Amino acid sequence: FSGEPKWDHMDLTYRVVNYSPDLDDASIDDAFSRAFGVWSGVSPVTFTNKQDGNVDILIQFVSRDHGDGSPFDGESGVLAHAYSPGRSPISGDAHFDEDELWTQGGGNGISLFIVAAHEFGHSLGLGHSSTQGALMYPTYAYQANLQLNPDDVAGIQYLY
Ligand SMILES: COc1ccc(S(=O)(=O)[C@H](CC(=O)O)C(F)F)cc1
Ligand SMILES: [Zn+2]
Repeated sequence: FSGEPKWDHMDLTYRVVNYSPDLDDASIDDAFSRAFGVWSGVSPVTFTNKQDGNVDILIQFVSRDHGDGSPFDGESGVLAHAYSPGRSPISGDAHFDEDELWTQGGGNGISLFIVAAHEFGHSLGLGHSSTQGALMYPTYAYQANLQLNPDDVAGIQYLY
């Protein structure tokens, strides 16, 4: 992202606006919490779930046109998207395509944890990596035990 937008505070807050019927709410909360943990584990950034008031990162499951000028495309294709840091209301927000089958990994469907970890990289200001196998590489690939690539770590530590 041009201009390397980053947050001007490290204690970030988030809220899950709605839940997918594909998984139970607790599993969804857990997937997001672990996805945030991927980044907080290698940077000074913290993430706190906040049920009311303004938050930095709003998380939604939406399909097709959902009011941000970037409609989703049905099953497969674009799986999710997230907005880089900034002062606008949509900055940092992450949208997940409800037309995907969100799973806890393995089998068919898309791992919510892996996609969320990638999207939250964007929410923090990371762009895409050219390193195959990096979490921030532009294409989805399931891995049973998510390992950040040195390029991912270099990227987040460069920003924060
Ligand atoms: C590893 O995590 C992801 C990889 C690819 C995607 S994506 O195929 O939905 C990608 C969106 C993105 O890079 O966030 C595409 F441009 F649509 C989402 C998460
Ligand atoms: Zn991406």
